[in-house]
Amino acid sequence: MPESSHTPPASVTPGQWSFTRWKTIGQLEALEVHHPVFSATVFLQGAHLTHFALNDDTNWLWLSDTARFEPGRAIRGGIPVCWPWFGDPARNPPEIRKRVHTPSAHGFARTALWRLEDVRESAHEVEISLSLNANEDFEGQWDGHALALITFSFSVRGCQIALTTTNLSKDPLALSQALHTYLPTSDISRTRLLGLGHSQYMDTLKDWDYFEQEGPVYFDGETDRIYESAEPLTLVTPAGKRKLTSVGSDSTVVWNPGPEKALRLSDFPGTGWQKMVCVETANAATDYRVLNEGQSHTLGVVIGRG
Ligand SMILES: O=P(O)(O)OC[C@H]1O[C@H](O)[C@H](O)[C@@H](O)[C@@H]1O
Repeated sequence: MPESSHTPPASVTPGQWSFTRWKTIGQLEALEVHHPVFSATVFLQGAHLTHFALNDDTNWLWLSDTARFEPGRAIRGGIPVCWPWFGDPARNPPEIRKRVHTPSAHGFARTALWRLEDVRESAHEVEISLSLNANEDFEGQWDGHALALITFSFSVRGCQIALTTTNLSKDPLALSQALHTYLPTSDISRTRLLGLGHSQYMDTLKDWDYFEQEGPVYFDGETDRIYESAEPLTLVTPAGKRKLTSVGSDSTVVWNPGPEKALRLSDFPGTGWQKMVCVETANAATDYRVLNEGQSHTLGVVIGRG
């Protein structure tokens, strides 16, 4: 594992923070933000956001009741960062597959310790940046050298996440990735996702064949699809609407495990599938990206009120 610091750099000593503080949750270090208008929790492991809420509201993100906060274990819920590959390595294009030396899904970023780069606070906004230097420390899992920098911006408008990857090696770097957002609902059968009408999708549960979406996406059991779309999306649940707007992405993964897969998932309650859906801002399937030496790409999402 790479060396990563639990202590903030001098420029961001805790004394300078008004709204942000360190907290140990389970066995992991996190930054908790308690701003007069909003609150948020970001773990150093995985640069994992598990909580964002305006102060008159509940968590905008779904977090499993049985989530475990342990080194090397992905947290179930919130927004796992899938990087530098998305999903099963075997389902990635050859340029990505040839770099990966593990069957593990979704890359190593979600279980790696990120480094805190900056905390910026103002009366209206809190910004937290973390980085992961994916160098030879990860060579057992992956060949490459890249820097990931993620910035969370929290405000009354919602939360904005920008994940920038820079290729630090001489060779072209192919990567797939996702901001794997878990969103809550009180009832998945009364939940729909708008904005994907007329787009093509690959249904991973139907031999990865292509289909065309007609109208909203409804959920009536296991759903696992990669949509070829970059349109803004609105999730409508019995409690209200949430809007997701992406940048640097031409693919969206929509996932709900349904009742059977729910029982096989780690840290996932048996009935949890009725209360969540993942809408993942991605560079997945044919939307993978190739970066030349020194080149950067930013994948981002803004999550706001509908
Ligand atoms: O259990 P995990 O490795 O966190 O993966 C959870 C899910 O992530 C994605 O959404 C994939 O499309 C699913 O096939 C997978 O089951």
